[in-house]
Parts: sequence; C-alpha cells; structure tokens
Amino acid sequence: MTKNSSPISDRTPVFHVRIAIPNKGRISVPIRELIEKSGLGIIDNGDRTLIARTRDQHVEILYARPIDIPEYVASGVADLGITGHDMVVERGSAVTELLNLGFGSASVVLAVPENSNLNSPKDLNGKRVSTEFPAITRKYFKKAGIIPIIVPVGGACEATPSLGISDAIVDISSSGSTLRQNHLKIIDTVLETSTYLIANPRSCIDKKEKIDEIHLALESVLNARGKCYLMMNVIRSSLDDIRTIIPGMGGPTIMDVASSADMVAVHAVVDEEKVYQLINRLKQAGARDILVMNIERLIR
Ligand SMILES: Nc1ncnc2c1ncn2[C@@H]1O[C@H](COP(=O)(O)OP(=O)(O)OP(=O)(O)O)[C@@H](O)[C@H]1O
Ligand SMILES: O=P(O)(O)OC[C@H]1O[C@H](OP(=O)(O)OP(=O)(O)O)[C@H](O)[C@@H]1O
Ligand SMILES: [Mg+2]
Repeated sequence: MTKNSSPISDRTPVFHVRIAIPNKGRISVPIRELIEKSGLGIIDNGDRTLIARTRDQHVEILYARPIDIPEYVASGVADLGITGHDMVVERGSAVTELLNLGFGSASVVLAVPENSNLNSPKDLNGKRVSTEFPAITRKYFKKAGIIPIIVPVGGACEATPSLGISDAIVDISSSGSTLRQNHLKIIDTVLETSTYLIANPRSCIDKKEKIDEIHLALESVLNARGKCYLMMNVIRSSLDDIRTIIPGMGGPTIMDVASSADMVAVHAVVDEEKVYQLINRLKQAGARDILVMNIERLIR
C-alpha cells in the first residue's frame, strides 16, 4: 500500500448483484424487453450463454429454468430473480416478492372432463389428479381435507384425462383455449399467478442500494406503460378550458412561449387509451401543434 492510499475498510464497498431470469419460455422475451427498457440492458447475449453482463458492471444475469429461479434466489446463488409467482409457491422458497411485473398472468385451476360427474373438489377423494404443480396441488387438497392420488407430469397435462392417466388436472390456464381443445371444464381456481421480481432477503439488506436501484429502474418502465406525453401550444385565454380537459398527473406543466406573449406551451402525461378523444377536445378548445410522444420510463 502506498502512503497516500486509503485502507480497504475506508472504501465504500461495491457489491455485485446477480439476477436470475428464464433462459426460455413465454415470459423470457417480455423479461428481456423490460431489462432493456430499464436501461440495464444485457450484453453478450449468445444463445447458450449461462451468465451475461449488463451495462452496469456490478450487475450480471444468470439464465435459468423458471422453476429453479426461486431456489437460486433463496440460497443466494442469485440476489434477485424474475419468475412466476406459481414457481415461488411450488418451490416454497424463502424469497421476498418485490414487484409484480404484470405479465405472465394466469390461473392455476382444477379441471375435469366436460362430461365428468366429478363437479367439485370434494368429489376427488381417492381420484387421480395429474399436475406439473405437485406441491401446490397437495397443499390445496390438504387444506380442504381431501386426499386424491397426485400424478406428477412434466407437461401436456391437459391430455392426461383422455389418455386415462387421470380423472382431473391442476394446470395453468390463461385464455382457456387449451382446456377447451381438450374438452375440460374448470371446477375451482387454486392460485392466481403473474411474473414477479423476487429477492434474497439477506441481499435486500446487504446490497440494499444496488437492489433498490434495479427495483426502481424496472418499476419506472411499468409506470410508463399505457402512458404518453402530450405537448401543445395553447392561447393563454383558453388555458382554463385546457386544464379541465387534461387533469394530468398533478396537473399539466405550463410554460411561456418565447416568441409569443399570447401563447403558452402545455405538457402533460396522459393515459394512452384516452389520447384519441383528448386530441379532438384539445383542438376544439384552441390547442395547436399537438405532439404525442412515447414515455420509456416514469420515475415517481
Ligand atoms: N398460458 C400461460 N399464460 C400465462 N402465463 C403462463 C402460461 N403458461 C405458463 N405461464 C407462466 O410462465 C412461467 C414459466 O412457465 P414454464 O416453465 O412452463 O415455461 P413456459 O413459458 O410455459 O415454456 P415451456 O413450458 O415451453 O418450457 C410460469 O410462471 C407460468 O405461470
Ligand atoms: O389457457 P391457455 O392460453 O390455452 O394456456 C394454457 C397452457 O399454457 C401452458 O402450456 P405451455 O404452452 O407452456 O406448454 P406446457 O404445458 O408444455 O408447459 C399451460 O401449461 C397450459 O397448457
Ligand atoms: Mg409451460
């Protein structure tokens, strides 16, 4: 150590954070898009990469199966993870669910063949129930005091009743089309699920600063969803009318226009779905040069 350098204990420690995300499957694409939009970004993203760098040298990505992610996070192999709530419940992992990302929404349901005379969960005592979620299924029936025979399967669960392997299934349903195609009807909902940012509880304390930073970056993308930014010029005398049309987030921002004393510039964040109607009303109220812009991130 040179005379002028500070001892290691005086330096602010730099913590590395590892985020486990799905390597494939339907939620992997929206997760990658979210990470990209958040500004974190993923570098050297080859097909077979297991670990990838991000634009933040202290944050790395670990690709894993969605079902393994809760345990990787609980054990500290990763500090953060992104996977389904159903995966967390199935594994019973001790993780903190930090943020609902709002996609991968589905229900885990109990279903039977349309022509079955099994019409309620209690009819399933001693019957065979096939599922990709044995732990969730066991817990669900135990709570109701029902004892079925659980038949674990690795996929294509909806085919098992017609193959004679089971009398009922517990599986994911979102649009309901797979159940319909297989002539199955829902007799109960076991669990609602969607995709979550999850964290190792210890990392939340030890690496709080970096984890809060990532949490905020991802949340800011969600906040911006369905919102857009409106900019327009307005004659000062019609400002009151414009204000009633755009309640905005805490009201619109109003600025003088340098080239004209009569005009003001109005900026506001509005719901994307309302823009179509708002524009007509704003024009009628005297707004001009209206610009509609996408918002990438919104930090509250
Ligand atoms: N039909 C669906 N609609 C919405 N979310 C779903 C659906 N099927 C699965 N998911 C969610 O996707 C996450 C990953 O599930 P899974 O491991 O089955 O991967 P997958 O995307 O279905 O791909 P594959 O089954 O081909 O490996 C789970 O948390 C699950 O809740
Ligand atoms: O209600 P729906 O929109 O039809 O979606 C439900 C289907 O989606 C999932 O299957 P996936 O495509 O992931 O195949 P898998 O069963 O092999 O996991 C799930 O296991 C259901 O089969
Ligand atoms: Mg699947």
